[in-house]
Amino acid sequence: MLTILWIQLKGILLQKWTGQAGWFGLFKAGDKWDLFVSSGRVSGFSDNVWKKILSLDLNPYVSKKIIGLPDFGDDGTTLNGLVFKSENRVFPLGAGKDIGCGFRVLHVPRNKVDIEKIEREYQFFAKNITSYKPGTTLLDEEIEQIFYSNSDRPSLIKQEEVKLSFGRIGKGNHFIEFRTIDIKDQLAAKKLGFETGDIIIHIHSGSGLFLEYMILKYAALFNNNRGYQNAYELHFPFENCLIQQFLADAERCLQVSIANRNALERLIIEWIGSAIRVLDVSHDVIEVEGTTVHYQKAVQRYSEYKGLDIAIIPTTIEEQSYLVNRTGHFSFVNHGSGEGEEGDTQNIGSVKTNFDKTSSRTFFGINDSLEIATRNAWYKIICNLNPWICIKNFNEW
Ligand SMILES: Nc1nc2c(ncn2[C@@H]2O[C@H](COP(=O)(O)O)[C@@H](O)[C@H]2O)c(=O)[nH]1
Ligand SMILES: [Mn+2]
Repeated sequence: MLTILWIQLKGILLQKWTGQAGWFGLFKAGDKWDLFVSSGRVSGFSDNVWKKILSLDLNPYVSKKIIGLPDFGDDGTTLNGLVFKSENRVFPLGAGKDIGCGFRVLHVPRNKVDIEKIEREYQFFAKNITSYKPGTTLLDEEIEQIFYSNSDRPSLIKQEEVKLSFGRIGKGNHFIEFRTIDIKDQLAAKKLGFETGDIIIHIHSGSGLFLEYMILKYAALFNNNRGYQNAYELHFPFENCLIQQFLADAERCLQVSIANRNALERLIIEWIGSAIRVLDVSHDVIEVEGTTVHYQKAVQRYSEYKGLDIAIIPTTIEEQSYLVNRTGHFSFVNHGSGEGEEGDTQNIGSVKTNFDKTSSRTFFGINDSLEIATRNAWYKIICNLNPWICIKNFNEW
């Protein structure tokens, strides 16, 4: 039964696709999906991606308008670039396991940058923020505040473990990058106070390994040996007691992530002297509004800064990133152009890094994303961000 429906859905999607002119398009399936993906990406969808699309499409609790952004792809459990909402039902893995993970962007005007100092000291700084920092940047009262200011529901989070991942970047995709600005839209850049030669610092950091484990612990509790492989098959009534506790902990993950980016920002400013915060946005989000639950998995929203709605689109270590300005009514932005933990080893080119082992991840080119965004008038590029220094955590965890 499921197989027939799945083939049918695939058929509908492909039919919609062939109805479109050009090599990119907007797919619609069963009235629910707006999938902004290039044909190249669609033809590469694995059976697992189709199964995940199908299970959301058929689920009566999932409301209309499921959005798939241009960086839509499978992260192994969930779908990146996905926005959806459910009514009276909660999908504990709807936003993945690193809830709260997000980007923070800082700006340093060129007359405030000591390039030589940064180049001289970044290795030392990298060592500091990739090693254990048990509690050095977080007081017990601050943890209490994060944990219990929004809910007094019990928690699976162990406070001592949170301290261990505080003031540091986690493994995997997380990074702190220093990039130089190359202006593309003079007017917008002027509004932001950006000039060529200024520096952008891009922090990508999540809730930390222990909180990711905690979300997986909930998933195991909910899964209860039923052996679900597809995260979207796992869903429970909104009023379920454990689900309510999970939602409180998901909110705590969000707060811990933001607080950790605050700590990293403080550490950077202590090191280089000054930096101006431009944006902070979480891209793995569960948000509750009454009994409606909103999920964003690897999806950004714009952030207001000096009268403009802006977002940053990263690509890879050695390629340009982009700071963009919203021009249309569409509220979401892809969070990057990469997916997956496998693939060819990336060349880090001339970028200064704290590691000699390169990451091995598959990254899709940014061109599809830019083309689809341009055609749909979603945003305009304010400036290219040129690679300079990339700090990653290749330690144990
Ligand atoms: N500029 C860099 N971009 C990177 C790097 N590693 C990954 N990425 C991009 O960021 C997003 C975010 O990843 P996620 O873990 O939140 O899914 C990813 O899609 C890539 O486009 C990097 O080292 N530098
Ligand atoms: Mn992330």
